[in-house]
Amino acid sequence: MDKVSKVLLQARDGARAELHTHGAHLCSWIPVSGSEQLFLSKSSEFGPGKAIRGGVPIVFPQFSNHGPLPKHGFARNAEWRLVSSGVLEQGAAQAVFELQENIARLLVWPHVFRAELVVTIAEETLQLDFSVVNNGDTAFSFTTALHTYFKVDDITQTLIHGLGGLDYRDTVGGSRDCQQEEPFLEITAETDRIYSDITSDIVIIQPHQQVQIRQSGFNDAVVWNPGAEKNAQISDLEPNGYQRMICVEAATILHPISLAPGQLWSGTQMMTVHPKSA
Ligand SMILES: O=P(O)(O)OC[C@H]1O[C@H](O)[C@H](O)[C@@H](O)[C@@H]1O
Repeated sequence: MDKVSKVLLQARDGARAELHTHGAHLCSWIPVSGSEQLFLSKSSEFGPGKAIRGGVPIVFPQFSNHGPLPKHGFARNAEWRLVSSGVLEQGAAQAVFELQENIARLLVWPHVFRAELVVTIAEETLQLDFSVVNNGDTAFSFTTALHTYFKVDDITQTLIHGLGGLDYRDTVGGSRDCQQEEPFLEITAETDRIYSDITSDIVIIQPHQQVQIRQSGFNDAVVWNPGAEKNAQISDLEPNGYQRMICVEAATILHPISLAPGQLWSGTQMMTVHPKSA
């Protein structure tokens, strides 16, 4: 059986990443400047049917409970096929994974599709390209997210820039028509927001570095931090993990994507670390 479970990437310049074929799940990304950028819960479970807590879960074909499928769809719990992995001509490292329908998936989501995730790393940048093709003969629609867990040293010393002036849906309070007035978002309690119409970069600012996040193809962005109380209720999230993580997710939720037979959709989330020079 050709079953690979872990995929290690190393670019010519030394940037590194680690993925699992389970979920095509990126668990670790260490750019050339040398420090881990993704949060991975020490209490995470790794196994069939489980979603890994941290890294980059792929949410497809349903975001959260916005529909009849299990929460966040089936892609994060599925075994993906590794199509290729290695170093490209210019020195970047890249892995390509694919997921298609099978009998179990057709029973919950009766559509013929091919989803592809391309993970590329070089220097200080990670690029995630996610695409979906409708290979069937009827249209379907879906919602999706690259649910990236960024590692932070201390959430109280972290600011998020790039969301000022945007409308958002507040999942914690249940309110649909909110607007963020302040230019910088501070995480001081449980936060779970769906921002719409993302056109500028989102930047995670810490004293020692900034991470610039650029998305295209995805219309929305989710910012999630469970806070102390919710953290304690999530069994696979390590104690006080919320202090060391922030999810900034490239997503399309509020206006689902519809694909006619033969049609393709693609979206990208690209992250670049800017270490603070001394
Ligand atoms: O616990 P999970 O199923 O992995 O979901 C984790 C989180 O994902 C997203 O960020 C949603 O906006 C949150 O409402 C949800 O709690």
